[in-house]
Amino acid sequence: SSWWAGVQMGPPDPILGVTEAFRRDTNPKKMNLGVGAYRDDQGKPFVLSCVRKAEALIAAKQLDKEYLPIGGLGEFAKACAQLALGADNEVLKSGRSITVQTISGTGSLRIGGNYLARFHTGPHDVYLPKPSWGNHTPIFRDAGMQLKAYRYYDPSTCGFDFKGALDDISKIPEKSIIVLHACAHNPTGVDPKPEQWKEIADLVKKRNLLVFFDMAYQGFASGDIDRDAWAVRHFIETGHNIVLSQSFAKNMGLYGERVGGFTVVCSDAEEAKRVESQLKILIRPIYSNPPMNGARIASTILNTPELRTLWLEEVHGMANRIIKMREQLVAGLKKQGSSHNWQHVIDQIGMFCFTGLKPEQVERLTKDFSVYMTKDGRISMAGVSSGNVGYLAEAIHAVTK
Ligand SMILES: Cc1ncc(COP(=O)(O)O)c(CN[C@](O)(C(=O)O)[C@@H](O)C(=O)O)c1O
Repeated sequence: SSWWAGVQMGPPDPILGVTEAFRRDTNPKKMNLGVGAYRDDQGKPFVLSCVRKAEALIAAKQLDKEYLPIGGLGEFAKACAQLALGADNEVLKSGRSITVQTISGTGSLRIGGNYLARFHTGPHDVYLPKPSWGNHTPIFRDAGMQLKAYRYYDPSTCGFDFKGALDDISKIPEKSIIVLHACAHNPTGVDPKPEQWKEIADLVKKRNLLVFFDMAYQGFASGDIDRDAWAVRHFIETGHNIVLSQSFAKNMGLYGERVGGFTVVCSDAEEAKRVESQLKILIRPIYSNPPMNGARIASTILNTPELRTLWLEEVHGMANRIIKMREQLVAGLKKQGSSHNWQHVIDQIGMFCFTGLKPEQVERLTKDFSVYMTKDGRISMAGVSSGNVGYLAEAIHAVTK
């Protein structure tokens, strides 16, 4: 019999599978609100002009195609860490952190998971917020870690379950790992307020937990890169030696270029060197060294003053368009005569809106209106435009009245 007779047909990815179903739909009014990929107001993928300009600068240099170091493009890794921590951060000045270039955010989380599985001396339990990004679970599970959860989202308010989060975190065994979304929580769009972040940081310190920050949306949440990194910087300032994953998929629109970074904040520069040596040993037998194109683009943008300025304007513009769509959707629902309170659609932040729709309502949206979204009621606001927001309001009203 065949080698693979025993291989089962697996289910489509809960997020990327939505796009596959969307593509098969022939309804001209169809809307893809599944994958978190930004679209402009014409519903088209958006390549930032700072990216196009960086590509031209790079092409003109006629660079070679030699292997990058295992840890990636040095100038990228440096700029990546400076973006997250702030260039004047003592961690960077004292050289007590290491950043390696990774295959976007997913690759960073996976390298991080593999690193923890190999070197973390505490419990190999990774506590995720409830709910979290769907891919967090298989990433850490396949890296050999155990998955646990802490309360995060309150369905009754469509907001942050601050009390529940503190209660659960206060019970997490010492030295366990806690995953925190730095900004623009996926899938809920619900972020702690600064005062709440301070209390969480104190409690996590008291519990002596290892913090794994996932920052996939810096600049994309509020439109301000420093504001979106506030929690990461606060935890470091209050003595947490965190690990951090970053992605440039959304805030630079480099989705398919797969540009990311993994950072370990250590006790001192000597420890950072030892950690770096082990990260290289871990990476080498997986993909040896990362692809250069996307890292060159991101590094050129971050290190060329006028491109960095242009980038900040463009990422601010993307965040603003999303915020405007939130307001227009709620206005549309009111115009439809909806009696529900949709304030959470406006209060939530970043790429996603956690609508609070039930699975059967999601089902009807897809079947009757060709509106595609994930089963948990998450919609990617980037798929909403001034051209289709009215139709979306009509559809949501129809399934919720
Ligand atoms: C919290 C979080 N962390 C990491 C990533 C990794 O992203 P990448 O590997 O492309 O850098 C995503 C992307 N999540 C999605 O936007 C989403 O939830 O739709 C989508 O890109 C995905 O892959 O699922 C994310 O939402």
